[in-house]
Amino acid sequence: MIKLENVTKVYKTGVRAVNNMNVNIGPGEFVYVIGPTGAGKSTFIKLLYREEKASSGKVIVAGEDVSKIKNRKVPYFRRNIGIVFQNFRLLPKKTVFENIAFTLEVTDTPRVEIRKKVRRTLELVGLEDKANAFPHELSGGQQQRVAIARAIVNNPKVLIADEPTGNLDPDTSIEIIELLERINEVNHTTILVVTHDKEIVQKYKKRTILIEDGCIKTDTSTGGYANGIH
Ligand SMILES: Nc1ncnc2c1ncn2[C@@H]1O[C@H](COP(=O)(O)OP(=O)(O)OP(=O)(O)O)[C@@H](O)[C@H]1O
Repeated sequence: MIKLENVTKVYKTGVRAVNNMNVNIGPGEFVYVIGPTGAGKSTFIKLLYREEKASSGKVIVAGEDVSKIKNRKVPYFRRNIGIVFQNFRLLPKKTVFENIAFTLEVTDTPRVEIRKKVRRTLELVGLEDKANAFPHELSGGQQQRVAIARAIVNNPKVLIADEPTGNLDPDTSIEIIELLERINEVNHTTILVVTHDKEIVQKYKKRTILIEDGCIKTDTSTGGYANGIH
C-alpha cells in the first residue's frame, strides 16, 4: 500500500530531511512512526500525500507513483488518503455533521448517500448524538473524533495521523488510539500514526518505525520501546 524506494528529500535550504529511505507497508497494517524532533517524520508523511515532492527515489501510495501525479490530479489522488492532525483543524462555523459531510459535498455525492455515510461514521466514532453541535461545544477528544470521522467518511485506503494525541490528556489519548485501532479492524484501513507518546507505543505493541536523521533506524513488529529502542 505504501512503498518508498531510496527516497531522499532535500529542502531548498539544503536540509536533508529524508535520507535514502526504504520502507514497505502492506494493506491493512497499523504502524507507529516515532523519532526525535526534527528527525524527518512529518516530511516522510508529507511525501506520502504529495504535500512535498521527493528529491529522488520513488514513493508509491495506493498503487500510484506519487511524484508522477500531475498537480491538477493531486486532489483526486488525495481521496485515497485521510489525514488527521494534532490541532483537529475543524471548520468552526460548521456543525459536526457539516464538517464531516464537507468532503463528500465537494465530490458531488448525492444527499441521501451523504446522510447515510455521515451517520454511519458518527456511529463508528461514538458521536451519533453530537451531529448538530459546533466544534467549540465539544471537548478536545470529541473534536479529534470528528476530525477522524471526516478523514474516514470516504473510506480511504490509508489513514495518516500526525501526532493525533498531542493536545490530549493521557486517558483521552488512549481512547483516540483505541478508536484508530477499531477503524483499522472494521474498515481494514492502512493506518500510520506519528507519535511522541512512548507509553502508547509500548502499550499497543504494533509495528513501529523509528526515524532518526532522515533514516529508518529500526523497524519492528512488536512495539518499538518494548524492544529496547530509546
Ligand atoms: N519546509 C521546510 N523547509 C526547510 N526545512 C524544513 C522544512 N520542513 C522541515 N524542515 C527541516 O527538515 C528536518 C525534518 O523536519 P520534520 O518536520 O520532518 O521533522 P519531525 O520529525 O516531524 O519533527 P517534529 O517531531 O518536531 O515534528 C528538520 O531539520 C526541519 O527543520
